[in-house]
Amino acid sequence: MRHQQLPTGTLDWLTRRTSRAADWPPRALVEAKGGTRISVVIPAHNEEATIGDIVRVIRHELMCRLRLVDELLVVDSRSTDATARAAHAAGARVVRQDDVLGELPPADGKGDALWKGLAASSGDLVAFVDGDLRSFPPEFVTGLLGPLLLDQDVAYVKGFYHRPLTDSRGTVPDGGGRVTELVARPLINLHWPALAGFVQPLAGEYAGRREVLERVPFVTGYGVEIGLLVDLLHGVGLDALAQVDLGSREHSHQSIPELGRMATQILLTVQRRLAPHAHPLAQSSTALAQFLRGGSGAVVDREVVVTEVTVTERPPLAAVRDGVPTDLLRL
Ligand SMILES: O=c1ccn([C@@H]2O[C@H](COP(=O)(O)OP(=O)(O)O[C@H]3O[C@H](CO)[C@@H](O)[C@H](O)[C@H]3O)[C@@H](O)[C@H]2O)c(=O)[nH]1
Ligand SMILES: O=C(O)[C@H](O)COP(=O)(O)O
Repeated sequence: MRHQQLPTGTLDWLTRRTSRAADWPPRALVEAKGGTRISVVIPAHNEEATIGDIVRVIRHELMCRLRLVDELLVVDSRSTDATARAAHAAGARVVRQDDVLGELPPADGKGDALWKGLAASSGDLVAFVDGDLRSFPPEFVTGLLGPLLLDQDVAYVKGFYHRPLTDSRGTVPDGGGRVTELVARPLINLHWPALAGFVQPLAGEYAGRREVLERVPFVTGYGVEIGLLVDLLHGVGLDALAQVDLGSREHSHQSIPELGRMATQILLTVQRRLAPHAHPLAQSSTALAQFLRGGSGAVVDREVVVTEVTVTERPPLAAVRDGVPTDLLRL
């Protein structure tokens, strides 16, 4: 393995299109908003413990006080707990995933909930945030809206953050995002290196222009984030994509088997975009960009480590040792 720099194009994009939530003061956003209508959509499956607080923060800070957000929609994704009641009591409009476009055959999962949320909302800009976040600051929404309101060339903004992993043994500061680090990031670096500058490619917090979001497919399950990134790279180009540092994010963690299923959905989403015909912007790359805590912070507040990951293969030992022709070897 050899350490090298980020590719020039990725570094240029990172420099141009990375900002911090604090770079977008709420007053500037309200001024820039004009007649732009803004929706926040939250997909929620059994999130009664957290959904109320998230809705309250958005409602009080961003709807009532600032008048930045016009619509707050919670998509109840087949919850069996009091999610819908808690969201409604806190001031959100609540729709049931299966009631929206109910004439269509039902589909499962988070991506379907987001797509239904897009269908049931009306804002020109739509921000999605997860419903399982703890300590939800309004900057999670204002940060995402900043680049869209103040730069007409930006079509889609992804959040990023530090991701602590908390379990019964305590907290590992950057232990979270396991599927991101072990599955999504390697795939992105291998097949779409133009996207390698995204610090959190699977972040559930992102915002986009409706006219763009309505023109891309939504994978119905957990493949939705990687599918959107890849399809938007093709559809609007890298320079229309941006990312914003939202600080730190704490959420409820899924078990390893659940994450295995999530990972499989992500792999399938990618596989479909690579085959049978290669995606027009797919490239072959063996460089992996990772973002670690620390570093100079000159461009992004992380240490960027780029590693060349090469895999070479020895021929079957029998072919070398015994001279057996390799085409006769069967496992
Ligand atoms: O069938 C479902 C499953 C989940 N959710 C909601 O979607 C959000 C994120 O789901 P969660 O299970 O908490 O995902 P994470 O384990 O946090 O997964 C991360 O990685 C996923 C894959 O990219 C992203 O979809 C997530 O947003 C991102 O937080 C939460 O509000 C869920 O309630 C639904 O609405 N319907
Ligand atoms: O985004 C991810 O990688 C998965 O949601 C797993 O996150 P976690 O490791 O923080 O649970």
